[in-house]
Amino acid sequence: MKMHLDSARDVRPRRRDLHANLIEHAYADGIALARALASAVACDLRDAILTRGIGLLALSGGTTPQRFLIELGRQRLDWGRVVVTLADERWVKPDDARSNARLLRETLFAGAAAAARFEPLFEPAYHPDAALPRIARRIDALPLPFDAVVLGMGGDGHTASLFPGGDTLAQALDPHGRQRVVLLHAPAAPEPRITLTLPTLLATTALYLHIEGDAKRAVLAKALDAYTRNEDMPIRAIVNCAGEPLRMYWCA
Ligand SMILES: O=C(O)[C@H](O)[C@@H](O)[C@H](O)[C@H](O)COP(=O)(O)O
Repeated sequence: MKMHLDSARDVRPRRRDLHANLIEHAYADGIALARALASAVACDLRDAILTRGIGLLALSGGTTPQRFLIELGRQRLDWGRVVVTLADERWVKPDDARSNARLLRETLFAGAAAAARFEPLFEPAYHPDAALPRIARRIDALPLPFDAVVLGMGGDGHTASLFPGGDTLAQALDPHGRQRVVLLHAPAAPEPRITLTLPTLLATTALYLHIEGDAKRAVLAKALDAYTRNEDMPIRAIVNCAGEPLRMYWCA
């Protein structure tokens, strides 16, 4: 029985107000949240390494996770037995300021966690279409399920790069879809995106959502409203289709 001891500063008990399939862990501030989430994910990875010899992790990019990724990199575990990939990637070069791979390189992989194997969602190619089959082959070879997936959420209710209006969103949200990764273009995404699909993101032992601020919590509440459709706010599909309750880590 895995016990994740939340930080002593977990100011409120775990709540299910937003949705029966979502357990909310609220923290006083971003650093308490980052440390608690890093501790929980590290616990998942240690358990996995003990039980199956490998820890398989998918992480999100953006601005919110920076502190969490630094704290995760400080966790003591056998990083040489961990494989990390991304929930999604912007189609930019790995040294571009918008690259999620660069974010992980500058935070998570800045110390001992550099021993982990990283499977990027970017490969050099003139067009992402040309690179997608090579990327898909690498992601298809990962020994799912993940041991932890950590998602973020945008102000429009997207998660990973499952954006409203995405040209391949229907394919990516198909719970019975066979593709683990798709190329997606969307009006709100400044560049083409490579994203894991819904069934792939849900193929995990532990599923986390890391959001910060009242505004994001209000967006999530709207997404979980009965009259919202999955394609309008894709985070809804994650909460509704997850087999295990989604563990939401949040601070005001
Ligand atoms: O590549 C990305 O941008 C992320 O994977 C994306 O899904 C992110 O989680 C949300 O866009 C929230 O981003 P912020 O944390 O910057 O608000």
